[in-house]
Amino acid sequence: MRSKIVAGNWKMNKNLAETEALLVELAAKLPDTEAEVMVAPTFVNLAAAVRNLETSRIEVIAQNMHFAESGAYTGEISADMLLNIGVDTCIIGHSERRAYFGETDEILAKKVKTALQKGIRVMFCFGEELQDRKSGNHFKVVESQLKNALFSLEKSDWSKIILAYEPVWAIGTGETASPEQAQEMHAFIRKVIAEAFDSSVANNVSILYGGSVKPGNAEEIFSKPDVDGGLIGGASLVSDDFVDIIKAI
Ligand SMILES: O=C(CO)COP(=O)(O)O
Repeated sequence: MRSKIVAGNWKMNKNLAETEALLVELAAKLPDTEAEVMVAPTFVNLAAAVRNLETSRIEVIAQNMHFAESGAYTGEISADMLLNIGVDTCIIGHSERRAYFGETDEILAKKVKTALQKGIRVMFCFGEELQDRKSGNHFKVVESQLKNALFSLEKSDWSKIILAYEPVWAIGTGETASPEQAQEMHAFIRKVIAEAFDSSVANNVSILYGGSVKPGNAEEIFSKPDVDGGLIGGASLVSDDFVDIIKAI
């Protein structure tokens, strides 16, 4: 059975004091849920976040990592550095990394490979841009993003993969994919994975939706059969909103 997951991607927000304050609030307000709950603070606050959540079931995850083991990559963070501070899940392929930092499918495939070799669970993000949806190419774009980064994996690797479908036009825009659009794409993703691997791989991978998920729309989106949770940006920065979204799963 695949897990339900609600993850907060804090992006480049919250200094150390704010990070600690938000974590204290979240840990105190965390509702009883079977879902895995994750937060991704910025790199400089990751170690402090891990320490803060030592006694909580909220998991601290990273927003990015480099594909190289170590070396002359100024400004970068390795898989081993994450593992060393107790972080063993990492977001890879967020659309902001693709758009602003030149991360191509080829680079992302290398990052996924390194993460899995190191035993890091990957939350792989992908999704079409507005023009792709307008021109009816959204399925093709999503399929090629998955294929380029993930289809050379072994079947056994998939137990360490979480997918996050984040249509770029819905990120931070207030415009959410409708629950039907999310379900349609998630079902398509499962079909494509079943064809490339098998139905057990497809049925066991958690597929999260991301893009303007809020307390007011979470329940309807999460009610769809192929939507296994959410990757939340803006609304994860406010404890009451994030907690309400967790309650909706
Ligand atoms: O990019 C996202 C999560 O990774 C979604 O961001 P918003 O929830 O702010 O639209």
